[in-house]
Amino acid sequence: MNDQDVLMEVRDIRVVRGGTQVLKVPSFTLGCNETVALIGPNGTGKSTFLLTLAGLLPLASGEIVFKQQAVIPGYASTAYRRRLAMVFQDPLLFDTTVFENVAAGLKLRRLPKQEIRERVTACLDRFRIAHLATRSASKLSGGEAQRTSLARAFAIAPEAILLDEPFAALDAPARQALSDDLEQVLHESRISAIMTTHDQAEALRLADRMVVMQQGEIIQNGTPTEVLSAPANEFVASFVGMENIFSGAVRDVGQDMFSLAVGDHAIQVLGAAKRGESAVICIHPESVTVSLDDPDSTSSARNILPARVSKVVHMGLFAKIYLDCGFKLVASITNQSLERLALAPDKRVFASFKATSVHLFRKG
Ligand SMILES: Nc1ncnc2c1ncn2[C@@H]1O[C@H](COP(=O)(O)OP(=O)(O)OP(=O)(O)O)[C@@H](O)[C@H]1O
Repeated sequence: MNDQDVLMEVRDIRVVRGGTQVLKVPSFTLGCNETVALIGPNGTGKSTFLLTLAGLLPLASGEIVFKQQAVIPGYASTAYRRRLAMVFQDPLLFDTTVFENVAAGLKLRRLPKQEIRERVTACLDRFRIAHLATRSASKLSGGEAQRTSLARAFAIAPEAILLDEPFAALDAPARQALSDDLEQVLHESRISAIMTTHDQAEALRLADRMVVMQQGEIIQNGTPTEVLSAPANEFVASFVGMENIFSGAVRDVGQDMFSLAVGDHAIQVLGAAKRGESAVICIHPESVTVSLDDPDSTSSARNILPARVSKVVHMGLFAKIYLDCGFKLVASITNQSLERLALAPDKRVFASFKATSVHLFRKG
């Protein structure tokens, strides 16, 4: 990333809360017009990270640089904080009308009345709440309240917006509708954003980059596709919903392949390893093919395992097939394939996947 493309940069920061170090980030950058999703389990430091970037928590060490100027440490000035907007899971609205809530930040900045009216009207439209302008904020549904909170944040035209689980309190339809609208507004406004979320589907849809946190540290930082297809370790893999994670001992070693003992099978893996050491692998359910006949002669897959269907779970547009191959293997298949193969519990099938579809984490 060029210097001009970097909006915010973190250098070696540590944050202490209640006498304990809860955040340690050697480096992190937020690009201009970029949306980053911070994901990770509860208590891992996501909110602490956002509050720190917003200048609302002190640093124990390190610095934060905004547009090539060190803004923290030293004094995280009101002027710095006003360049950013923060949205919380709980909308925290003032007990006044929707219009007044959205206008609040603009009035604080003493903008001319006409400009306030125009900006508020535009933001109410963007978040589809123009019809609620005169409604008391105390009489809004959860979804309407969060729309008001987002409209208020965007109204000040911040240079970056920090969103802490903005949809967590909403039911599925409200969540879906609001995240669709937020995606559109982020795209149009080109405002950089960092959003914490537990929902990896949301992160996938909204974010250019996914940052995975564990115990106060960043353990993976990449595009959503990178994180999902090549998780940095077992923790990330299971956090992003990878179900096929296996460990075993390395058996036969070839030039650029080896086999790993999993159950009674020798799984062919692309990569280097030493005979006898242990290794952990994962296989995407989408990479596992299910067939009724042994695909030996017709398939390029190195791994072909006889299996018994133990469970079929319908997931809407696709289905998850739980297979017993001596160990549990999950395949994800389309509804058309499910129908064509007439899969049901106890049916005998073959599961196959290529050695190149096996992701190797570590050895040792
Ligand atoms: N006010 C506080 N005083 C002391 N420790 C705190 C405070 N707030 C949070 N912590 C601790 O800091 C750590 C990180 O918490 P934080 O809320 O940042 O995590 P999180 O990833 O946002 O969690 P969640 O997903 O549950 O919101 C936790 O160990 C938490 O107990």
